[in-house]
Amino acid sequence: MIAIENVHKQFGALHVLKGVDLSVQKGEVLSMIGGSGSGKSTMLMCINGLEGIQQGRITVDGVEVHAKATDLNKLRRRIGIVFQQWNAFPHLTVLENVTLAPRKVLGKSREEAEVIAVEQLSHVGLKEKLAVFPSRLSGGQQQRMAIARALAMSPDYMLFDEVTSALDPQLVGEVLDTMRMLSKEGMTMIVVTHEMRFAREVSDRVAFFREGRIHEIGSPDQIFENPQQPETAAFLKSI
Ligand SMILES: Nc1ncnc2c1ncn2[C@@H]1O[C@H](COP(=O)(O)OP(=O)(O)OP(=O)(O)O)[C@@H](O)[C@H]1O
Repeated sequence: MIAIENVHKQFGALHVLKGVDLSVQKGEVLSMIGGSGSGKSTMLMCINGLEGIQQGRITVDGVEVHAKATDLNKLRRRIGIVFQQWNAFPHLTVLENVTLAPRKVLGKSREEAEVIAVEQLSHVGLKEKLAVFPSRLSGGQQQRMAIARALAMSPDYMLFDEVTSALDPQLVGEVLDTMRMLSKEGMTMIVVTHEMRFAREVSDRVAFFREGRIHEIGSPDQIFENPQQPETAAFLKSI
């Protein structure tokens, strides 16, 4: 379980997260939606310790992310993250790119890492692309490679930060389908997204961020069909 308690985050004078409380259970898919600058991406960065916090507490299966004694590298191995864009190493093949983390971080042999990488690349539908260089992949395929790379670490949690935002519209579907597949397999996922259809169809819960707080959280049915807060309704109308 990921537990977020009264988290505050500031960048200098800019108070970006103003007391966020949230817990995400094992196997749950939580989507974070909200306007630009409402703090969604920052929240993700705080969860895996890429950003510090000024107040509050985040724990992942009881391990406090920002405690001095916490081995962040060890914790991060359990939390895969996929960003809007991942710059793969251009001189390495798709297979080589995905073997890197298991080899360097998990200390697997080349052979072991390749077995893992082939498995995960097949999983995301890129079995035919193992020997190809990343520049030859479409944007959607590159994002699926980034997902395979994160999965190669056998994470317990996956965080997605607007992974389809940089894609041409016709490539969005294949990436969302891959995420949908992971959710069906029981992966615990936190997804920052502007894809309302995905949030609606795949999430167990949807959190609407506004001005650094979770303004409303509920089932997709509640948020999209029957929002309790006028600001939630206004946001959904505006997009
Ligand atoms: N490293 C940083 N240094 C300073 N300010 C930052 C930094 N990262 C984010 N911010 C600011 O924090 C605020 C929240 O940004 P964040 O990216 O979390 O919002 P968001 O809800 O994910 O927005 P979007 O949907 O546009 O990505 C913004 O005002 C942003 O400019």
